[in-house]
Amino acid sequence: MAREVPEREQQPLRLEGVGRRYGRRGPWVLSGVDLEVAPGALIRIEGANGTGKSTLLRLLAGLDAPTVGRVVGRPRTAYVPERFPATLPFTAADYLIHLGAVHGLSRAEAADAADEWLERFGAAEHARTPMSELSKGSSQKVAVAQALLAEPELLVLDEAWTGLDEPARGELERVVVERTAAGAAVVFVDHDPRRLAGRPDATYAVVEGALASRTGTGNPHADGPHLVVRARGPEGTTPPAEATELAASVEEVPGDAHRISVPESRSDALLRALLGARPPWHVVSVEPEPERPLGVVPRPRRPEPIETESS
Ligand SMILES: Nc1ncnc2c1ncn2[C@@H]1O[C@H](COP(=O)(O)OP(=O)(O)OP(=O)(O)O)[C@@H](O)[C@H]1O
Repeated sequence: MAREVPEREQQPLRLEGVGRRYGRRGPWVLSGVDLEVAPGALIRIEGANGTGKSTLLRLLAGLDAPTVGRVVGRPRTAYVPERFPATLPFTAADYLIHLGAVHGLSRAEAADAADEWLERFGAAEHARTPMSELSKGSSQKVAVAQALLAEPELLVLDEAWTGLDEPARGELERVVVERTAAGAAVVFVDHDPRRLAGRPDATYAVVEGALASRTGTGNPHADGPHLVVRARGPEGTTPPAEATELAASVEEVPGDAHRISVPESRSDALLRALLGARPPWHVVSVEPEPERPLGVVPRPRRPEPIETESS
């Protein structure tokens, strides 16, 4: 299925000095963002809730325009949002055929591609189901299929795995690997640090409106900026297993709290594990780890409020 992206078509997409704010007086969600997305690159975007990841992805997908700065080069682009509008007056197959035609496929080619992608994602039996009657997961499979129909040169996935069942999640990871091997670029956001672990060519975090380059070692225990959490539990106990699994290192400081180093991307989950332990751990402080300098250093974060679920 993976079509090679011909050499002559390959264009990097570049964001140059891009800033975005909503409304004339709204706060800057992104500012001074420079990013190049080269053909064949797999790029992961991380960041806490509400930092601007979706805003960045919509700019990359061409669905939104920067307030300042510019976007240069526009490969054939497809986008999968986390929430797909499922109220369209079409069956799944008709919707995909219609979109295939928009992307320049003949009706027969679009019908074949629709069948193939629905089949690959385990949704073939829903081809004749009206979109409005699809479950969230099946609707998400159609969202993924619509993005893959025309074999995009740039695929932008904003938590596209959300709602997919396990086989479809695995299939989407395989498709990403196939597309990048064929020369297409893929940029994705996903809250699960294991998603495509070890595969991204680059990982960036949106921190205070800027894009911080992370080292992208592929090792989820080594990736990105780290925070130091100092936490104290009942005398003689070690931190709960859920917390130590998320940590890069755990050190007992005699007469003091435990010192836990954790990648920032997993710090909320770690704090939840500590505060949710029975009995709960007392979080003394949360600070950037000084020996891991960053392009952008996040401000020290207070342990509360804690997000209770990812968006
Ligand atoms: N269309 C919009 N109008 C006004 N404000 C918006 C709009 N879209 C996003 N924002 C604001 O921009 C900020 C960044 O939102 P965005 O959805 O890009 O963050 P995110 O990192 O993707 O968040 P999450 O991890 O929760 O999905 C938030 O404060 C959000 O309220």
